Amino acid sequence: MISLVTGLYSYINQQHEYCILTLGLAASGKTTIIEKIKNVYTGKPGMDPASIQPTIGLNIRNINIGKHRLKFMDLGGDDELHEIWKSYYTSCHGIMFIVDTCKPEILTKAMTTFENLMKSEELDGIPVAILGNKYDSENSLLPLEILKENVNKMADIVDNRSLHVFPVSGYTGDGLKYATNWMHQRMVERKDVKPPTIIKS
Ligand SMILES: Nc1nc2c(ncn2[C@@H]2O[C@H](COP(=O)(O)OP(=O)(O)OP(=O)(O)O)[C@@H](O)[C@H]2O)c(=O)[nH]1
Ligand SMILES: [Mg+2]
Repeated sequence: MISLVTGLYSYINQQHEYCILTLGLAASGKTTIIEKIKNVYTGKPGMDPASIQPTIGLNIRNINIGKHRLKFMDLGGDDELHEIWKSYYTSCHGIMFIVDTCKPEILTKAMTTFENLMKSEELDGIPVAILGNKYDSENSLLPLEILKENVNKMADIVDNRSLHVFPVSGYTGDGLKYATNWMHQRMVERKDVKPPTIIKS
């Protein structure tokens, strides 16, 4: 009887953890976005964007939504760090790929990086949210339609996965809840293919 109660207790308290890998070129705004997402969901202030340094290792931020935990893994976007990204492919349930809309001159590089990412077998079928960032800025020179056109050119590589392009701002938080909710829903829909990690408390 005691073991039944204990089992029920741990079942009720268990959480399902989904891991979102946050990738993109250096200075596209990954860390700023994750800090803002945390703020949007918890109400707690994130790091001041002015104090955020380029990421060298790995930042992890967890957000609880009901019985689910979204684990954001934020990696550095510097070219030399792209090799490290691969170590996290097998454990992730979704990808947020950030594009800097203030730098249209590096869109081709961003898209090539994205294309290479999509060719990785470990990421087959994984839902992808492409976040066009910095739409708050007057220097944002990459219209959403152009970003979408560039993504659509890769239809054959992207294949039959769930993919959506979102306009966002890591400063104001615009679009971030919408994008995160979309990702959450897609990962849960896919739980039979890629099950969440069960965390017992
Ligand atoms: N205007 C504007 N600037 C932003 C926004 N998000 C980030 N930035 C700025 O962009 C720069 C890079 O931001 P980070 O969050 O460090 O970028 P990152 O992608 O994590 O960079 P790495 O860790 O080097 O890969 C900083 O100066 C940020 O303040 C945004 O939404 N709007
Ligand atoms: Mg960073």
